Amino acid sequence: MSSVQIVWLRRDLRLADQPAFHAAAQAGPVVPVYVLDDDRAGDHAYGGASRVWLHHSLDSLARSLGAHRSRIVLRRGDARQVLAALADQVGAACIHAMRHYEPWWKEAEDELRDALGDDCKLCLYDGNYLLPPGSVTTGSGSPYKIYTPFSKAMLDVMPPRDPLPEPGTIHSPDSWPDSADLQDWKLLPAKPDWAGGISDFWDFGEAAAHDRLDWWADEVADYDEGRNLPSQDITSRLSPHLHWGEISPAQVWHKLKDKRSDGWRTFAKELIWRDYAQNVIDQFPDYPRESYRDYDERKLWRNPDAGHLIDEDLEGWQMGMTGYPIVDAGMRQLWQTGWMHNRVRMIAASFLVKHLLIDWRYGEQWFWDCLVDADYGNNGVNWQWISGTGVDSNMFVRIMAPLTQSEKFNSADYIREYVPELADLSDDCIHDPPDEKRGDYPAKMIGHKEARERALEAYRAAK
Ligand SMILES: Cc1cc2nc3c(=O)[nH]c(=O)nc-3n(C[C@H](O)[C@H](O)[C@H](O)COP(=O)(O)OP(=O)(O)OC[C@H]3O[C@@H](n4cnc5c(N)ncnc54)[C@H](O)[C@@H]3O)c2cc1C
Repeated sequence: MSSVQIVWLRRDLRLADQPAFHAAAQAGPVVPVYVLDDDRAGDHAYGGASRVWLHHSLDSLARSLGAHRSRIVLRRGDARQVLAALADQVGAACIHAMRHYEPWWKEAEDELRDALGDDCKLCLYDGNYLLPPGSVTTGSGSPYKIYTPFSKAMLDVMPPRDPLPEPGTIHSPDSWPDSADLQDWKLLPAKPDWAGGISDFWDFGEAAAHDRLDWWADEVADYDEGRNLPSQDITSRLSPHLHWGEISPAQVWHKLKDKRSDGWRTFAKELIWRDYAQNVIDQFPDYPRESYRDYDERKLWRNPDAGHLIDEDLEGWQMGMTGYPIVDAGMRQLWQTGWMHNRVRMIAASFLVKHLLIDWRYGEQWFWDCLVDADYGNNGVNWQWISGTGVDSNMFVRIMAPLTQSEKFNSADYIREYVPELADLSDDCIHDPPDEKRGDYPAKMIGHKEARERALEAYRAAK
């Protein structure tokens, strides 16, 4: 019998188009393992919503493996130590894993390679992105820093390779190593159980991801116009499935590529944004933690460190109590469902950094904790884009007007859904309710004109 193969799973929780699984299944009996390594990522250890998704996704993958008479071994601790010890225990010839670009995973891969003895090697595979980050380069061979030329270069070499099928047979080892019990990891909240909204809003796992993609194939034609309308369900909502690797971008691309619509063409560019973000963190590993541009940030942000009392403003934003209905609807959608519509993410993020002049990193951390699709690359790149501090970003002086945006993108029904205090207001006044119609809903934290002037003044001082 050929020797045991370990598949080290991370954000690649699928069986089809999973090159690490594919290679392992062809080489010998397979031990799939997931290691919960909370310390390694530091301030980017999985947040609350991510842990809920992870629980359900692991549970779903375990059931799929069960149908192949296989299992998933769960272990907790330092990934390098756990995997090296497991390789020793089962006599593995190879640990197969998909490549990941978060700096702590790149470091873990290097450490693991060094820790493995001569009898076991680490084999890394690409496939969580359309193309391996860093592989599309400028004429001079450097990685791209700016999205638009990156996107053009990507489109020139698309489509991605054909997706791989699910392994037909997955042989088991003679005996299974011990596994932790998923329930004992307590990834789901208990007291209080705040995750009900997430479970109601989502179906988890590989099969659910493909169901959503099947649905999306009939809707994508409307994406070009519909993607900015929060009241309507005209975006794919594939982001957590892609983030957790329940579906690959190549599978998505090949399913949709023959749709000859503006909707598909625009959607393809959004998938490329996802690749772009990985290219950015591959070049600048601390990008989600450090501003790229050289502002005097002490003069830009109203930080607690700089002696300002911003806690109440930050909490009001987090809880959806800013007095701006579109911002509050978004922040409450995030809290309830673990997801927020992209247009509203932009408006809510801009409100934090420009209207409240709060450092983007507070927003990045809140989203990190609350999003089911919280992604080191996508979250950091988008926050820096909005805050005007990034390598490729919106200029700081472009300040989004939340009330105008709300009206322009017909957000009335979205506000009614997530801000029930305002549900009875007419389309005319729901975007900016007059004082006498607000009832228990709070007054605006700060007027738009005043906020705009304050932000421009801070920018002039900081640049
Ligand atoms: C402040 C801020 C923070 C964000 N944080 C995250 C995050 O942590 N994780 C995340 O996946 N996305 C993030 N986004 C990007 C975007 O909002 C979400 O990807 C999108 O809303 C997910 O919904 P969807 O699947 O319906 O997207 P669709 O509009 O259907 O797009 C399809 C896919 O393309 C990718 N995509 C779309 N827009 C972007 C984008 N701007 N940047 C990178 N990839 C994109 C996603 O994988 C998405 O699933 C953030 C945006 C902002 C403004």
